[in-house]
Amino acid sequence: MIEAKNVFLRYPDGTEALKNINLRISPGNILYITGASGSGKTSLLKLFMGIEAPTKGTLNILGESISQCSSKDIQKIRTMMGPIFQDFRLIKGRTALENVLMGMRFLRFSTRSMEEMAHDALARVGLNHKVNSMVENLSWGESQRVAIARAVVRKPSLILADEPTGNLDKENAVKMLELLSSFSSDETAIIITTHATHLIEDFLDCRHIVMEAGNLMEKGWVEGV
Ligand SMILES: Nc1ncnc2c1ncn2[C@@H]1O[C@H](COP(=O)(O)OP(=O)(O)OP(=O)(O)O)[C@@H](O)[C@H]1O
Repeated sequence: MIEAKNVFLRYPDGTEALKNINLRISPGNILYITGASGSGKTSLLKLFMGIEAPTKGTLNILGESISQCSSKDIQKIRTMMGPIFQDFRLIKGRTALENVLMGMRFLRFSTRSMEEMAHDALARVGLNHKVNSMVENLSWGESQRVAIARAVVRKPSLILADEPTGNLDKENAVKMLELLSSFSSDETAIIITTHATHLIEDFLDCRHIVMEAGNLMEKGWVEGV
């Protein structure tokens, strides 16, 4: 699903954000990426989303080699991804339902099927009572859940969540990680960056990697019994 070999990312100003990254992510993996601020977590996600390309090394994502593929191929890969950004990127002046439908604009289903799928996704994140609310009237947590519904509605192969626990207290952070993990399947990998290292120790059957100054260290699996 994702294979990175000796990958480096250097930004135009010379910042070496990622150094010699080697990583393989398979379908079904739930991968937590932790690390201090500035250690390279978001940069790694940007590589996986095709927003940045490696300056050195090879990166294959969902069957495409990122350095060699065209912008059309990148678009195709993105249709198989469900990104959840730190700032949610919801469209103001639109309802929760309309925002979720925007996550499906590449799909070729009938309007009715897409509306049903969007309603299901909003129900799955506990927002069936807010379907027709304007997103600017939603709380921070509700907005986050709309962003999750928009990401998962098209059943992506890869779900990528950048700091979903950011503003949450411990109880709600755990609930958020449980909600995201609930979208795991044999065909779907989930990648989550978080500062909440102490919380993920309670999550079983997931992988944990730590970023440190652009270097990646695999901490291994937290396995269930
Ligand atoms: N567009 C950019 N241009 C130059 N440097 C950048 C750019 N984006 C990030 N950086 C730098 O790359 C390094 C890694 O940043 P990144 O955002 O990946 O860290 P992070 O671990 O996600 O941090 P945080 O937890 O604070 O979000 C930092 O030194 C950051 O300043």
